[in-house]
Amino acid sequence: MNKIVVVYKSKYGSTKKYAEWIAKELEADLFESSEIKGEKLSEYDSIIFGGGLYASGINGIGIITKNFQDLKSKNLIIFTVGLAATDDKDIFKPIIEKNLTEEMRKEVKIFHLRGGIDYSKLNFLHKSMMAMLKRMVANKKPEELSTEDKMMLETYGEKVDFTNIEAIEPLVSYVKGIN
Ligand SMILES: Cc1cc2nc3c(=O)[nH]c(=O)nc-3n(C[C@H](O)[C@H](O)[C@H](O)COP(=O)(O)O)c2cc1C
Repeated sequence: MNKIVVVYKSKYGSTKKYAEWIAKELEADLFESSEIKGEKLSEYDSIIFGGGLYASGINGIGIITKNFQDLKSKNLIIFTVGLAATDDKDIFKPIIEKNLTEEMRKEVKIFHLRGGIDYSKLNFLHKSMMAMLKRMVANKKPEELSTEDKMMLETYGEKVDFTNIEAIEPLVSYVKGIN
């Protein structure tokens, strides 16, 4: 039987929640990224990695990029979890280019899931980053605001949660289809 593993890195819990839902649905092993070494990943046929988006970076993606040469013959699936709406695929093009090499982009299947934010729980660094981002966005002309900018302004200082178990379906179907 094919072996599937879900590895995740989550700061405030959204990615963890998705990783748990996905692992349960696929009867896969589940690890927080610090609990598993790159070499151990080679024991699996399908490797699913999930990381939250922070200033367009995929949190924890290093475990895949560093071990990519040993893992590229596997089924590699990455899911990102961010605040941005996932229906606008253009938002994710620069994120993919920033986080994955050209070779990786060819080998990896990517999904985007929507997380949430609770400003009262953010650490000092993240609170400062969001305050800085808000100041930058607030200085833009209304017609220059992107969907992401508007989203950030609307939710600034609030608690929002877009996590939704139904959103895992495309990823789960894809993995079931290849296993
Ligand atoms: C400092 C900071 C930067 C963020 N940058 C982005 C971003 O670039 N794109 C995005 O869609 N969401 C962004 N977010 C929202 C997070 O991706 C979102 O809160 C996600 O649910 C985090 O997942 P986690 O709690 O599992 O780490 C950011 C949040 C913080 C606090």
